[in-house]
Amino acid sequence: MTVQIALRHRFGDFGLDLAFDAPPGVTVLFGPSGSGKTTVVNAVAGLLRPDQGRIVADGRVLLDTAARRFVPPHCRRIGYIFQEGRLFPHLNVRQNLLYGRWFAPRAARRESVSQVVDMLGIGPLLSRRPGALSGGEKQRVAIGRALLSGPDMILADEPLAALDEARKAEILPYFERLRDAVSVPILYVSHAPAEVARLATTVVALKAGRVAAVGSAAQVLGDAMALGTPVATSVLRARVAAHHADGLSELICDAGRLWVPCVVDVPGALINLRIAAQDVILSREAPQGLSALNILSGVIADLSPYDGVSVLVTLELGDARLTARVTRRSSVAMELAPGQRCHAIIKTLTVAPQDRGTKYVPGDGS
Ligand SMILES: Nc1ncnc2c1ncn2[C@@H]1O[C@H](COP(=O)(O)OP(=O)(O)OP(=O)(O)O)[C@@H](O)[C@H]1O
Repeated sequence: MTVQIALRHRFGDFGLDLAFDAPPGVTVLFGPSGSGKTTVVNAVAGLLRPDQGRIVADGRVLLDTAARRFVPPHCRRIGYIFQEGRLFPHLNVRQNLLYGRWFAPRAARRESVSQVVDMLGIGPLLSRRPGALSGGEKQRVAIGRALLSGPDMILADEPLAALDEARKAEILPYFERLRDAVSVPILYVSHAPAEVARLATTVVALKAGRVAAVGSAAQVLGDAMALGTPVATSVLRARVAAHHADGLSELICDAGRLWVPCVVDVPGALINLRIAAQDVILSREAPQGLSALNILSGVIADLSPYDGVSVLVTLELGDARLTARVTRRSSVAMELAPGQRCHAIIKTLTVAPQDRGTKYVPGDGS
């Protein structure tokens, strides 16, 4: 199941002109405020009639302006997950879950209610009303309701934005399960690199109404040129090479060898490593005698001002990119410049497997 999206629309000075495919898995629409993410979501949902466009979900044409075809929102078979759960307050959790299902054609009822309840761990909540649920619980029910409506696509518009960090951490694994368990494409709007790194099968980065970059989180987050600004998080794709008796797993990535506390994935599995820019230290000389295990060498591709006191330095490491945050003072003292070779000492790595069937294991590579 894939959704093909091509849109053109003008709002005064702002022009949207883009095309991309959302295959099964999570396609994250990523971009700064005003880049057009909500306009895309509204057009896909049928809440906006674009000047020109064509949207096809699993062979079903939802919009084709050339053929004057416009399927109204309630007939599009799209499951929504909004920032705030938007559950019906007068219905209990079970009734909220079943609400979408009543309208789903029998053939589209792929998951059973009990499968969804199990996947989301909401069995104990079924008789409660939304007023008696936490923000995180409401969001789990909203995921279930969207899924049970038998959708051809799920739209999640910044679904974690209204939650605090602890709630975000509680909900993210459920989105991972959703991604890994169902074949329905999920279009997920976010401007949080940590969510992108953890959830995205594909990232579509938008800039001023156009697609600036498409690819894996590792490719797109490291592409400061396309994004117009580097992101203070990098993703390295690595393969599990071996597990060692001292409790460390050995990983191989484009840039070299890395070590993390033992991961559950079998040798050969591909995993994503998320590295915050503030957890990377740079050295012009090859560092020696450090306790840090993870040191990679690369060439500076880009230096961009970040905030008043620091700059983001992006290193090219083979096909991969790694961004470090250093103070402007250090950058001047070290005479950092594009083209120079540098060594990156990685203080902390987070393991965020992307592939289906793998589990999330937090780790610290120091
Ligand atoms: N109904 C409207 N009328 C006029 N201009 C609009 C309308 N809706 C959006 N725009 C403009 O279109 C541009 C894209 O807006 P959009 O909401 O899609 O961006 P966004 O990437 O979702 O931003 P944010 O992350 O802040 O939600 C902005 O310049 C916005 O001002």
